[in-house]
Amino acid sequence: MLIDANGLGKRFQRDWIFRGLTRAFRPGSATAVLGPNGAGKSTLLNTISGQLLPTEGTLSYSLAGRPVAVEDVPRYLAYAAPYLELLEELTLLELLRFHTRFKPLRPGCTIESLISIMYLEPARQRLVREFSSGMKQRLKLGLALYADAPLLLLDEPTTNLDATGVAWYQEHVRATRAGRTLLLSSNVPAEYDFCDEQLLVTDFQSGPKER
Ligand SMILES: Nc1ncnc2c1ncn2[C@@H]1O[C@H](COP(=O)(O)OP(=O)(O)OP(=O)(O)O)[C@@H](O)[C@H]1O
Repeated sequence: MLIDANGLGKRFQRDWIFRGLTRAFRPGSATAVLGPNGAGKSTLLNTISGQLLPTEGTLSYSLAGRPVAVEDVPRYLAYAAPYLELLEELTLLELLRFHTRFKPLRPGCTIESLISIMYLEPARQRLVREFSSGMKQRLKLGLALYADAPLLLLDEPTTNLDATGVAWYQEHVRATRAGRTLLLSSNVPAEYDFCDEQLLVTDFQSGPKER
């Protein structure tokens, strides 16, 4: 998906979080959205996903040359973030069956192969509520990485992952990024070292912000 941001700005109450952002995010590109805590990385991802309205400027989306309306962006979006909750009252198998009804997996990937990719075979019939935080994070990432979605947004993707989990993420994000538009918010170089572009949110902030 091609995303064109033009003069994009977001303000909460009196505080501008970012302003004057003009940039194209192209299919096949991976952009690391960087900045210190509270800089506005998640706010930018939420704005680009269409979940937050920009205060000023425009965002336009297109897929294979055809415009996509902002209200249709969720159909093409896979998003993993610490603040996006899983349906914890379901078992893993129930959750995957439910989720993939409206967010299908990539061609060639099945629920069974995804369970195996996520190393969650022993947890197939367990309630997601009982998963460890690292298991939940592998599940969130697996659902996003292996979704059949041309726009992939990852917010702090290695949250709660141990060293093995980080290596797992690095392998699978590389295996699934081809052709997609990927934006990734991070403070951790191991999360974004494969990205070909960087966007420093603080480059789009003018005066001091009140917090
Ligand atoms: N819904 C909201 N209403 C008001 N202010 C908000 C809202 N959401 C975020 N903010 C403020 O916007 C600023 C940017 O927050 P954001 O979560 O985007 O930063 P971040 O760079 O992702 O931070 P972190 O690295 O800590 O996750 C913060 O000052 C935050 O308090």
